[in-house]
Amino acid sequence: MNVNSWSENLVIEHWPKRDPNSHKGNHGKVGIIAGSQLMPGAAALCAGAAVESGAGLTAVNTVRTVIPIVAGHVPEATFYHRDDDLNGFMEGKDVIAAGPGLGRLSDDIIEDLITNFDGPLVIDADGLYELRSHEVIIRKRTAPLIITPHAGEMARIINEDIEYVTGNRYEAAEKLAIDYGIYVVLKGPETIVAEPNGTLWVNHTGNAGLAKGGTGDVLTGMILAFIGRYDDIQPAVSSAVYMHGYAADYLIEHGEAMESVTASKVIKILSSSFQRLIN
Ligand SMILES: NC(=O)C1=CN([C@@H]2O[C@H](COP(=O)(O)OP(=O)(O)OC[C@H]3O[C@@H](n4cnc5c(N)ncnc54)[C@H](O)[C@@H]3O)[C@@H](O)[C@H]2O)[C@@H](O)CC1
Ligand SMILES: Nc1ncnc2c1ncn2[C@@H]1O[C@H](COP(=O)(O)OP(=O)(O)O)[C@@H](O)[C@H]1O
Repeated sequence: MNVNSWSENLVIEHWPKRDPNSHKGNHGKVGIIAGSQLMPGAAALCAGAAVESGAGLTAVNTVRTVIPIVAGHVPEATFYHRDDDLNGFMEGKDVIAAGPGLGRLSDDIIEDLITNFDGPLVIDADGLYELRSHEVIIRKRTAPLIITPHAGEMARIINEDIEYVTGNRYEAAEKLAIDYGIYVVLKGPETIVAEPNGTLWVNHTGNAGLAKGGTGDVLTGMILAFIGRYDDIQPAVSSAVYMHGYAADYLIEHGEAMESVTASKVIKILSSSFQRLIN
């Protein structure tokens, strides 16, 4: 098994410098398909994290009633109605993430994206619920697919119980990545990023303050934005995972109680985390 650590030095080495002559179109036109009437926060957190992580243009596809809520939190984002043609949303996007707070009745969207979106695609949360049934189209897909399951979601995808996944994290991530030819981000303490060739990158930042609803939605927004800014998928994904945990650690260093870490606070401290480590 090829297991490696994604270190602070590697994050710094791979960090893309923002060209002084660049414009918003150079830093990733990213799309987020997230949120539903009962989970507007998932879309807001994902979009807020993407904007704060450097995405050039962030577009959110969500249900009509949720748009004003997300816009109130993330005025930098543009919006697209969930009921409108998905092809129109895919057009011109460099990378798309789908799933946070989507609800489990929107699997047709996930199927359409896997089949027809020709850029990197990140699938998270509810978008993973029926993933196993899409095995055939996943294998046919040529553009990168990145999935971000927690142990419960991973167990469902590989048809094992959660105990199996928590007891065999490296093996489970490696096997699924090779089998489907995808990137697997198996979340938890020491998140693992598995490449399609089976190489594993383990993360050592983060703390139990992150064990709270919404932090995974933030990670998805970060991964999305990082992929939009980097040339290669694995350094982008591993660096996003690293900085997500680093930001949570930074909150604790600044006196935040472990209990009081929130997804929103992680977004707010991203800027000073990037500033301290990179700039
Ligand atoms: N403010 C919001 O709108 C929020 C929306 N959320 C959305 O809520 C939807 C459901 O997500 P959930 O993850 O809560 O629901 P799931 O049904 O996927 O996960 C809950 C189940 O998995 C188990 N589980 C979860 N993480 C685990 C881990 N690390 N190890 C072992 N077992 C684990 C739980 O015990 C439970 O049985 C998603 O679409 C998500 O994006 C959540 O992110 C919370 C915040
Ligand atoms: N004990 C822990 N130590 C470090 N990181 C954790 C811990 N618990 C959760 N996390 C991180 O927090 C995030 C939780 O994501 P997820 O379970 O999808 O939450 P949600 O769907 O509610 O947003 C993941 O990035 C995970 O790695």
